[in-house]
Amino acid sequence: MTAASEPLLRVEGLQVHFPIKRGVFVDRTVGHVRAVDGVDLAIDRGTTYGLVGESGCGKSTLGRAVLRLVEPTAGRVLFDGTDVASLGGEPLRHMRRRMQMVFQDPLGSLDPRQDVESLLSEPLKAHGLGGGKAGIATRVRELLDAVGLPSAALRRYPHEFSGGQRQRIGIARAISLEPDLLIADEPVSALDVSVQAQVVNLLEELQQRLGLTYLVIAHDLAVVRHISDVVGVMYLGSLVEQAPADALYDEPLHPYTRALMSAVPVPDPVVEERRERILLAGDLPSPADPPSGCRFHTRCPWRQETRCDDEVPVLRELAPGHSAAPHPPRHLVSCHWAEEIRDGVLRPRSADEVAATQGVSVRATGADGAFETDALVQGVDEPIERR
Ligand SMILES: Nc1ncnc2c1ncn2[C@@H]1O[C@H](COP(=O)(O)OP(=O)(O)OP(=O)(O)O)[C@@H](O)[C@H]1O
Repeated sequence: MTAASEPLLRVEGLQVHFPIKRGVFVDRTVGHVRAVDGVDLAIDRGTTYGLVGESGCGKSTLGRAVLRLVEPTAGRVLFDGTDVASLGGEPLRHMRRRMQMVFQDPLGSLDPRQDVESLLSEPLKAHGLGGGKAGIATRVRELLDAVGLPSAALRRYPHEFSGGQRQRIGIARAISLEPDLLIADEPVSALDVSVQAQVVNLLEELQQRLGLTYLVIAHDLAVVRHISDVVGVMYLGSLVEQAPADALYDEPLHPYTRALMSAVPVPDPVVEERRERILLAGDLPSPADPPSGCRFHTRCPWRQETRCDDEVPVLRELAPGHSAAPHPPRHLVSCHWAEEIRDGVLRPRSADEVAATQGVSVRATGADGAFETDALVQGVDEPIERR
């Protein structure tokens, strides 16, 4: 495999466990939150990997571990072929320049006391880029232009902008050091629906123009489908399904993915009328004490005793049924019964039945309700075209 065809980012067996401390005088570790618990993924250059899942399933922690903002407990992050953990000092600084983050809330990530000129020139100065005062001023204007803001914005402060404009400033800052990889953590979820599409379009335009690679973390399935080449679905720290975006949305294989998809309203009223909702029983279990076997078994309508309770399913391709590497992107799923569910051989139990066996109540899909109201799909203001 040539260097160019090698994925820009490879994550191998990544685990991030946070210690749970107790004690007044002596810190005792009484357990661990398994925020990320064995994730493999790869992102090709110039493509977008969308990571979806309920709040608390470990998406942000994974993004932070890639940037080495948190130290992995186990596993490797290979960026452009280099193990990120092996770097220190100047090489680490250089690598960090090549990976940048776009945050959900630009107001929280932009210093309110700095005007836009200073916000955009600061990273250039810190890295000795831009070639002196005049060079930096030119580069700052180019950055503003690239994100569609007028040069009049230079003297203004973050609070003087709308949410969408602030996100444009955040994006300008993220691309200022000419990175290769952008990790965008919920980049549009804090924005009005009417401006979400504009920011998504800007990200796509910049990707094409600058050859950027994206890891987009989001709970909005319409945004993820629109922007992603490959989508990974996370549940309790692990990937339960991964596939090229169209394949995943056309035929979700994992019961959890099916439940997430079934919660998205369809714009066609006739289809919407017939849409079958898969309700899940109970809340997301604690990542400090995840269920045995398949982690989804406590909520799964297709659970089969006792295999699902005892045996951890591997992320695999459907028949011939062997485990597979995550690259090149294929449709992978971690469910013992994916073929039987796909072929309708196994019938789902109702959420009430699942709840009765677990002694819990029935919840709408997406514990935070995030998957229930998807205004973009409903076509409000500026709908994102579905592929
Ligand atoms: N620094 C930390 N110390 C202890 N636990 C943490 C820390 N950061 C995250 N967690 C826990 O790890 C789990 C995964 O959190 P994470 O923020 O990665 O999930 P997420 O899917 O991104 O959710 P959200 O969309 O709400 O941010 C959660 O249970 C969270 O409480």
